[in-house]
Amino acid sequence: MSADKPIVWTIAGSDSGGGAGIQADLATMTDLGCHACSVIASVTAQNSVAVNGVEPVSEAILLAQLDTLLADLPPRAIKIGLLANQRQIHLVADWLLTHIRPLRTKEGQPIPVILDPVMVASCGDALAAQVKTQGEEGESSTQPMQSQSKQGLQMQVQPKQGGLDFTPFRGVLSLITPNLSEFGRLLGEATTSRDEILPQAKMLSNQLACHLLITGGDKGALWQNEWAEDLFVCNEVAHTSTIHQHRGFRLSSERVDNPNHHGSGCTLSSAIACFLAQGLVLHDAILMAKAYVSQGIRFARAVGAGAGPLAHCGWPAGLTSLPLIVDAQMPANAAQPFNFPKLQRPIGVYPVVDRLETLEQVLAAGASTAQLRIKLVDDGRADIKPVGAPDESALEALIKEAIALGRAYDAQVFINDYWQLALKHGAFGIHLGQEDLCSADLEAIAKAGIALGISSHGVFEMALASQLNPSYLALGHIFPTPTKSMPSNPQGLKHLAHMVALWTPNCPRVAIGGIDASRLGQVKQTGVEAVAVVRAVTQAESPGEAYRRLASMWEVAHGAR
Ligand SMILES: Cc1ncc(COP(=O)(O)OP(=O)(O)O)c(N)n1
Ligand SMILES: Cc1nc(C(=O)O)sc1CCOP(=O)(O)O
Ligand SMILES: [Mg+2]
Repeated sequence: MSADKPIVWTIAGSDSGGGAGIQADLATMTDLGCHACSVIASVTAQNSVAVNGVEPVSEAILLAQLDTLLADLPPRAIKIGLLANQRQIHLVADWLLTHIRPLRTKEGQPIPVILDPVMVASCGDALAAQVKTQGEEGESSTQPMQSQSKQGLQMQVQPKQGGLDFTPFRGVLSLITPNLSEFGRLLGEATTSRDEILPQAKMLSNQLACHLLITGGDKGALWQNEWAEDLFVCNEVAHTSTIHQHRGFRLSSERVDNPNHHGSGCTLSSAIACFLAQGLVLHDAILMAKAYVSQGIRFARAVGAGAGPLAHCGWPAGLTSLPLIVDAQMPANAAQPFNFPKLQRPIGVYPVVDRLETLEQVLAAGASTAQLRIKLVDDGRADIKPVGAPDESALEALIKEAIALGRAYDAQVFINDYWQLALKHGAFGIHLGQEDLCSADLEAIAKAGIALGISSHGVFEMALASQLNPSYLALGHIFPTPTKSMPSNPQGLKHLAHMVALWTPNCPRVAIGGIDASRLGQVKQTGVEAVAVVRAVTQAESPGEAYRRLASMWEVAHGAR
């Protein structure tokens, strides 16, 4: 196996029409740089307009596929799609609980398992047994089903009354991705209003002990119009900022107007599995997978008489917008349209320092932009060495002085964290982390005409931060760094390049974390507009000299082609 091609499994049904199911999963996984393995649970006789038969494979061959793959091609992530009946659900769930739940990735994490609870094809025909359509007794899964047209099909399944029950998967699932109508079926009741979905979603997420993404792509409710709204409920997501680990979000995206979207649910869930396999955190994997599906629908073409399959165009790039992300407790239009000042000069190399003396040295060496980042820990170097409570007046004096230095050198000096003091003394700019955003008075900062820089760790936080129209977006941490203890994993150059290519905000992006002279060139090649450095300047014998050297290296390094 090639080290950079993680193995991803799909356990699903074959779509003879080539648009959904196993075929969509394999195309997605290969397209996203994974090695795709398939466990075929059923064979469907399907084209773009109808499902004319579904036949589950035997228990023996279902288990043999799983055992055989595990012996040689262990998964880095698993996607589960169509399981044809309750018996298959029990078999696969038991097998995963026994064989996959004990496994860990090399980073010590459980193997992500994504369940897309498919029951009905996009043409409206039932795929799974026991999923009843109007006027149908809903049975023998081994018999070819009667073809049904889309019109007039009304699902009546109630899990506790003969519908599919996915609770056997409890304990092995990471994420379940029903669309709105599947969500209703899982609950055994029709989804009612937009507001009632959040408590219902939390309930299902608790029942199955996994994160939940309800997709709104199927226009299954009144509030799903030209914007498709997904609901993401999570609990304890590893390696993301603590503030986002236990939350619900609504993700709204402009609907791509193309009737050719066959297999979009399969593609979304397999893309999430691939992005997780490539080391993205769940929030980022979901956002990237949504971008992949939007791109796929945008370029999809009809093949037969019905809806055509999604196009597979590689890692998403060149998007014109990112989904609007809103806390699920807030009204849909809660994101505040602030307008922080644009920077007057390019950032280039951005020294982040903890002493006034160093600040003055880098400004004197020509830095256009610098940051005073005081952390009240006694590391023996900082200007303030607190014993017990922070010394408020010393802190205020330092911040005042830093602002004055910025003015004296006509530089863009940002104050980290202490936004009240920065506001009080008229700083050029303030830098805030994702956690700080909840407590800071952004309206007052914007009104005062103070520039704002915001930290982000991954695509999800980048999208969230960009909604505030900041003056710059920091993308961290790119490489391991001892300077700060981080909940997130390093992004690495590859993910940085993907993030930069995904979409261009209307402010500069600054890469931070573990960057020094030896890495400057590679970072610039990703296309990011600027770099921030702490140790590369603060630990140099001459911070001014170190800044000058980095700045001239940055100047001559090649950017993205
Ligand atoms: C340019 C830049 N990027 C990121 C940070 C980190 O800010 P934050 O997340 O608030 O963490 P602390 O710096 O407060 O530890 C930054 N300061 N500057
Ligand atoms: C302060 C800070 N913020 C980060 C982020 O990712 O938000 S990484 C970081 C430390 C960067 O230090 P160095 O250049 O010494 O590696
Ligand atoms: Mg901070």
